[in-house]
Amino acid sequence: MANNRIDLLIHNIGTLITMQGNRETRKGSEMSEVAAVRRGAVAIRDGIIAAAGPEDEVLAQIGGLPVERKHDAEGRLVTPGLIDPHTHLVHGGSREHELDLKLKGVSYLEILAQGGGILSTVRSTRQATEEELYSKAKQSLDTMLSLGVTTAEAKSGYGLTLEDELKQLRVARRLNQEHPVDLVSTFMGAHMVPEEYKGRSGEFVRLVIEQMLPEVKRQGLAEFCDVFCEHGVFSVEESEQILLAAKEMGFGLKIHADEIEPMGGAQLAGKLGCISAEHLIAASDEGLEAMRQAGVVAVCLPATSFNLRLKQHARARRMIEMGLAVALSTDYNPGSSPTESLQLVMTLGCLNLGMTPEEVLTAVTINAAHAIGKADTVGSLEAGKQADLVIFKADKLAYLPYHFGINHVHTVLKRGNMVVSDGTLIR
Ligand SMILES: N=CN[C@@H](CCC(=O)O)C(=O)O
Ligand SMILES: [Zn+2]
Repeated sequence: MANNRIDLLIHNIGTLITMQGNRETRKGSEMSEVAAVRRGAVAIRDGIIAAAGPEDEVLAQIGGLPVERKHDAEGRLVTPGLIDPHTHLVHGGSREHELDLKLKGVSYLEILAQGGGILSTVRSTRQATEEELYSKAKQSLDTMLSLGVTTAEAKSGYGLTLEDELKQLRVARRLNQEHPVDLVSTFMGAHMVPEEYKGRSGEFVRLVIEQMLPEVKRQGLAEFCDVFCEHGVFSVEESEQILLAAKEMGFGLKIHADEIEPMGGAQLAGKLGCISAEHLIAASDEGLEAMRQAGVVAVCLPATSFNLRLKQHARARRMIEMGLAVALSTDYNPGSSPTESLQLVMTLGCLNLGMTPEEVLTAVTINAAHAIGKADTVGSLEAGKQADLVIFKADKLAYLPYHFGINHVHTVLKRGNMVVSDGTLIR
């Protein structure tokens, strides 16, 4: 070891899941390889992992270096910090009034066509001040952190004017600076055609391409661009136009694809080389094959299909059999998925998508990190990466998805700092 001390040694870990190994996305059967060790330890210096693995090996690696602080994990389960790669974190208002409509059988797209759904959140977001958006999103981010999430993606897309989109993105930037959770920003001006452009989607697409994308780029407010490619929202052609323009400006690409109707969004993701495609509930085998060939991460959102009461769920088993890399996410938003709980998503990944606990953990750690372009710094516990980890009140991985609807988190470390202790956020 080159440096002369260890700041923190987490020892007496019952099961340590490191996700060490493959530096690429975990595809197909590799999703079961989680690199679990019994009686592990993690040594941390300057917020970075110095060593992680079996306790005796870690102690041998750190040799006689002075250890400033030790933390006894008391035999608990430790995993990399969870990563939520798809959220609509910053928004105004809530939509509990839609529950009644939903119970009466009105579908998500029908509510949207009637001017509700996303459009109702657009109205609330436009009305909200930046400060109001900040404090609401901060509360959600606190909830995510207390549930074990240490990195998340956050999309705009409820402003739909240049100023309101910038307002959402500025809130995400400020949260990234001030909150322990790292945020990766995505511009999603093409989330919906706003009411004032009804029937003039071509003009709105031009506004997104000619004014919004360049300004977001100029201000450095987002790394990725996303489009909602769906019946009654943006067509495959419009989505391609927007994403191609974004690619030319240097944005990474994401797409909400084949969520409800099989539109060919997955094929488009493959064709354009998107970093990820999201939802995919109705994606065809051809679409999935195009994604596989282009190395697009499939981000499945089982809380959304659950909450929309869909009969169909994303075909994660098929994706894994085909050799795709699958990630899981909350899709946290006020309409289709009003939950911050990635732990609930892990349960739904098992029960509704048929994934194993190992596949599910891969999907919310290393593959989720790849889906947002951050796998070089987070997503696994290995020397050189950020010391982001969760100590769970459990001793086996399967216990997390099995005992559902509660928070299993005991302790969270972010860049080596304890940010949740005994289940409580440290302020
Ligand atoms: N499907 C499009 N966008 C979000 C839902 C947004 C909303 O309903 O407010 C999603 O990913 O599910
Ligand atoms: Zn979404």
